[in-house]
Amino acid sequence: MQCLRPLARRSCINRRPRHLRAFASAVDPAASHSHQHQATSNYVKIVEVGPRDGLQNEKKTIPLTTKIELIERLARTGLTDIEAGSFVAPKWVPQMADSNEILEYILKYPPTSLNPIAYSFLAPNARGLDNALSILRANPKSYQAFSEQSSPYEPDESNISNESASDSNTAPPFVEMSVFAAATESFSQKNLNCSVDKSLERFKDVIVGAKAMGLRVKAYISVVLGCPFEGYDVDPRRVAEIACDLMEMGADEIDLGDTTGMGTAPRTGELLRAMQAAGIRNEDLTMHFHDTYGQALVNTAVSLEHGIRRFDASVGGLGGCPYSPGATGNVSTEDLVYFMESLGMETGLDLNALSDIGDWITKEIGKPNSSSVGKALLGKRLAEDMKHASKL
Ligand SMILES: CC(C)(COP(=O)([O-])OP(=O)([O-])OC[C@H]1O[C@@H](n2cnc3c(N)ncnc32)[C@H](O)[C@@H]1OP(=O)([O-])[O-])[C@@H](O)C(=O)NCCC(=O)NCCSC(=O)C[C@@](C)(O)CC(=O)[O-]
Repeated sequence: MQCLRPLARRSCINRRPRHLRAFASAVDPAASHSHQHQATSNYVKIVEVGPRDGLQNEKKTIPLTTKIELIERLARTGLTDIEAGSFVAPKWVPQMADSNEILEYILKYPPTSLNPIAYSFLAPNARGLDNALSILRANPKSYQAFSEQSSPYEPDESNISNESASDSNTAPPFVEMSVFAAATESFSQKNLNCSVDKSLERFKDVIVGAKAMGLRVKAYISVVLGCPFEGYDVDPRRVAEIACDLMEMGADEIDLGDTTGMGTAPRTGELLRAMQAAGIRNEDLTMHFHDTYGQALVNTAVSLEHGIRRFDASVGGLGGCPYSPGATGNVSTEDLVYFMESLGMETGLDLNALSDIGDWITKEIGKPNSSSVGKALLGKRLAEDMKHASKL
């Protein structure tokens, strides 16, 4: 099936193509952790989903102040996209019940950042969108509407700040809404209490309503590479069909969720080819890998080779999904940044700062730090400090 694009949708056709010329030019990741680097066309956008996907599954209530501190710390690492909360039913996901306060806080006290940041929030239905919009309406000048000129969304090196850390961004934040469909009926029933078709009907209202307010909309599709209830055989053509439906409703981006981490390299390739065959462009795609089976970076490499330049990750490898038993967190932001930099790709992110944040937040919520790179860098720094101290 071909994806019929609404005429009104902005087109990326005129934008400069991004080519993966990176695998050739390996760099020392440790040398490029600072924000002060030269921009190149090897830019990869990393979207931090820790404050939402990373925390939503925690059983113990995490104080609002901790969630806000996490967002504020992340905002200072060079990120341009942070998923900050979720306007879902609190009885379904209690941990996200304070998302209204998080959005209010971000609007009233925009976190200090080097770049303009887009903060995204999930909304499963019109009720969730209305809750978010009522906060935006009460704070009309405190966020930016989406426009091609002013947005930080496209993977583009011009979004990487070359400023020094003291020159912080003063523009108001962008706000973005996300809907989340499923690739299988069983997961849709568990996650949204309705069929895939019914969920798409509801998302249409969310997408149209959000866009009427000038908000950009991302559309997740979960369990694209394996469902906890239906197994490995998720039909990539069905995923592509749902993606086309969502884009035709006006979604600006499709985020393919390997919710269970069951994805493998060959099936990731097959999925991306199915998306391509359906007319979905790489520029419209984000990959969202959970690392339950340790395949997230392998699948990331396959996606990079296919031409994808936008990836989700969570600091410290936080996360899981309440409706995907056994699923562990997203690929950690630290591991993803290190991996990208080892391939010569630019992320614009401060890996040392991210490693500190991963260490801090996992301690705060009493979870082990799941980032191999984060732990390695912290260990290396500790060893260097001890060596230095012994010389004094
Ligand atoms: C969709 C519903 C609401 C349907 O849930 P439902 O129970 O069928 O809905 P309902 O319309 O019958 O409402 C039930 C109650 O919830 C209230 N309600 C209804 N909607 C809202 C709302 N938006 N905000 C606040 N309250 C709401 C509503 O008012 C009512 O309250 P009551 O009268 O019982 O007191 C529910 O199933 C839900 O909230 N599901 C969300 C589940 C979720 O958040 N899952 C995790 C996010 S998805 C994910 O993590 C995957 C992803 C994105 O990361 C990608 C990947 O890894 O694959």
